[in-house]
Amino acid sequence: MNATTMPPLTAVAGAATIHRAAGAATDTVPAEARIAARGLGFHYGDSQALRGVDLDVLDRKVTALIGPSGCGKSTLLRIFNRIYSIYPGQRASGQVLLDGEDVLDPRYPLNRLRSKVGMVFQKPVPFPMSIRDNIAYGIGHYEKLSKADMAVRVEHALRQAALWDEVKDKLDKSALGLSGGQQQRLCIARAVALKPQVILFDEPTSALDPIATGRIEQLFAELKQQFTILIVTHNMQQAARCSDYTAFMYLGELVEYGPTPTIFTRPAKQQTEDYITGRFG
Ligand SMILES: Nc1ncnc2c1ncn2[C@@H]1O[C@H](COP(=O)(O)OP(=O)(O)OP(=O)(O)O)[C@@H](O)[C@H]1O
Repeated sequence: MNATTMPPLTAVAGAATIHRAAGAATDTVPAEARIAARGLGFHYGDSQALRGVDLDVLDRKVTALIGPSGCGKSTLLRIFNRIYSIYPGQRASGQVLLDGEDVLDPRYPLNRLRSKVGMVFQKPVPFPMSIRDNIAYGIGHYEKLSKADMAVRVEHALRQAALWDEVKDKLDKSALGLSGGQQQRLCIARAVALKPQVILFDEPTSALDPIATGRIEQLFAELKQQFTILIVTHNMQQAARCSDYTAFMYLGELVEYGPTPTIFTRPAKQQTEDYITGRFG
């Protein structure tokens, strides 16, 4: 992202700076940025997958990451909750600021990060346990709730994921008996149940049929009232339909970032235009 392609801060009411982590870069992060990448790079062993990525993911908006296969979308997403750190040889450089703190700093507790930044994967991966326990299990890692409070939390999460009506009479049945679309909404319920600030979605509908896809797309509009959403998608129509901001990536760099209507109708960069008009990728 560069100065010409960033959303103009002056257009955002109340733009201000927030305190930065010790040693953070000296540029400013708009107050509306829930999470901000600064100078992000990433290596898989000797191979560099990302370089110099700056991105402000704005609070309670849906931001889509688009770009041709292999451009680094999933890599970027996976940095935001440090999931790469479990794999030897994978390393990130630069900063990811959440509430002014650098979550890539090894001193930033992973447990805290995971409670603030949730993730939903391409393929729904329910735990082999009941629908209720799929949600309660994660909560139990972070909070000690009474049985009654847990029941309220589970119901609320299932309602937020638009799944409650379909499962309320079978909460003790195995989650593996749900359809693919229901399983994905269960994974969304599992993420929202932890009350994170940010939810990362890595191609969340690519394994689903159009009806199940439509239901999840509708959910984004509701979830963004409460959560900041970052979604990797191959589907440009999906990015255009669901997101407020779009970032276009190419060969490990962030080429252009801005309001979705601008990116899709008046992109500033030729590469962006070529991609969205189907000339490459
Ligand atoms: N585990 C890995 N080990 C080595 N290189 C990897 C690994 N995962 C991804 N890469 C490489 O990093 C680069 C970025 O991959 P990434 O999966 O982030 O791209 P992407 O834009 O999400 O692609 P796609 O749209 O196909 O999922 C690619 O060149 C890819 O080959």
